[in-house]
Amino acid sequence: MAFLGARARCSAAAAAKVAQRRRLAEDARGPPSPPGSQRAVLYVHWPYCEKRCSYCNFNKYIPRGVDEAAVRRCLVTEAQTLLRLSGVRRVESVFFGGGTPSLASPHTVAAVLEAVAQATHLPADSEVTLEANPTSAPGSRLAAFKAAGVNRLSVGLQSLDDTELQLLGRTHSASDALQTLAEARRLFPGRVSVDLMLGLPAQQVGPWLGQLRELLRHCDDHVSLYQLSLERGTALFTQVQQGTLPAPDPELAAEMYQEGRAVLREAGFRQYEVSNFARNGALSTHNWTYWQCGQYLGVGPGAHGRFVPQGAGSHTREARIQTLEPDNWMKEVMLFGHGTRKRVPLGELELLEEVLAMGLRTDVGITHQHWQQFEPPLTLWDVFGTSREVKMLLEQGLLLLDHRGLRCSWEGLAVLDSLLLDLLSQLQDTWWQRTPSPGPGG
Ligand SMILES: C[S@@+](CC[C@H](N)C(=O)[O-])C[C@H]1O[C@@H](n2cnc3c(N)ncnc32)[C@H](O)[C@@H]1O
Ligand SMILES: C[S@@+](CC[C@H](N)C(=O)[O-])C[C@H]1O[C@@H](n2cnc3c(N)ncnc32)[C@H](O)[C@@H]1O
Ligand code: SF4
Repeated sequence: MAFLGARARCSAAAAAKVAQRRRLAEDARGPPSPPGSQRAVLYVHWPYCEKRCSYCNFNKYIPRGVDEAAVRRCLVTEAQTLLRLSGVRRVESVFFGGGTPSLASPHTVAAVLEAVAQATHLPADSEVTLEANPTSAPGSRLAAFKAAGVNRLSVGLQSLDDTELQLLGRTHSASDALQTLAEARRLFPGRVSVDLMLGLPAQQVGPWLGQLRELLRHCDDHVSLYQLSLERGTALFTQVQQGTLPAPDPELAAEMYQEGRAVLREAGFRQYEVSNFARNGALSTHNWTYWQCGQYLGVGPGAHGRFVPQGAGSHTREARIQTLEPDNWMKEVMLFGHGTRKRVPLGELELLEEVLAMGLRTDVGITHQHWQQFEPPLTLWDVFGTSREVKMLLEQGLLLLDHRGLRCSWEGLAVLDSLLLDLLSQLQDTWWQRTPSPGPGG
């Protein structure tokens, strides 16, 4: 059975993977500036956690002690530097992720927001999200984050089964999670998201659907479903390899996902992206920007960004990654004003690959207008209109190509990863046929 693939990952990481897929020499002029180059969203990475969860390989550290004032100064400095470098005039959302940003002090969150508002226009209604891990006493801290300027919470609930939470190495119980969720909804009505994982070792479809139904009795207007991705180097990976835990069953995970999305649909949620569901219009602006290939700045250890460094006179969008390890990152920020470790200019084809791979994750897909904003020499019809493979996908009802643009059907969205292989290679083939490559000797 065709399956979900790497859907569990955040979209910033997905974009980095698409860019890595190909590093080809391109037209020396580079691509034109992408749309909205004076607008961006900003991601801030808080790299510390209380404890290592058994499944997680995100960039996080369990510190003995954190000099928070020093980290705060560095986050502020780096945000100022990158805003200056990007020439961005308007920041449409700020996302504090991690790690566990709810362990940072509200003062740190306020300081970063203040720096952003001073350096650029941060509209009063901009989405400001903080990821919050459930705790047994969520009240006053969440209120302090609200006072600091946060107006959306993403609660990492993961499971409503205490045995599963233990397996995942979480520090909270299901009842802590529900209490945190209730408190979050009281403080941020209509603006609370929850992350629920699926496809855990030994997890069965029926009980998992029971959890989802229970969650629906408590949740707000946004739910993210993440299929467990078993990551090398994590405790869970080792346990599965040593046979002390059964390997997650991809067939069961596919069933959970299919049934789960149907349950959410019945409950009035729109599946606006492969892993994300919203009702009452509660879509995440920040993540939507990733899927639309808008510009984003990444501040903090290991944060990713995608922007045109216009302030430095450039016209080419770059993929940027900050130094991973927090102490090294801080040293670099103190020396240079930022801890950017890697900068990769994105060629025109690479950018279009991202537009395709990210856009198809959403229910609206890629409209002709959206595609044209990236000023490609080829229309969506040029690229996909005559392909035999695409015709088959259209006939199978997995894909739609019409006056609106290119998008997945409900069925197609569930198997996007398997469709993308064909679509990306179709884009590459058409590209190289139409655009003379600057081979040896020109
Ligand atoms: C990187 S965590 C940061 C938020 C917060 N520290 C927490 O744990 O809730 C963001 C989300 O990524 C998801 N996640 C992390 N590792 C994952 C994995 N290996 N497979 C699937 N989802 C994962 C979890 O659902 C988590 O809520
Ligand atoms: C997996 S997503 C979960 C989002 C949540 N479900 C929501 O709707 O708001 C968030 C995680 O992705 C990662 N992430 C997001 N944007 C990032 C960026 N620009 N650079 C690095 N990591 C990023 C962070 O680890 C963050 O905790
Ligand atoms: S899942 Fe969240 S809390 Fe757990 S280690 Fe990863 S970042 Fe930290």
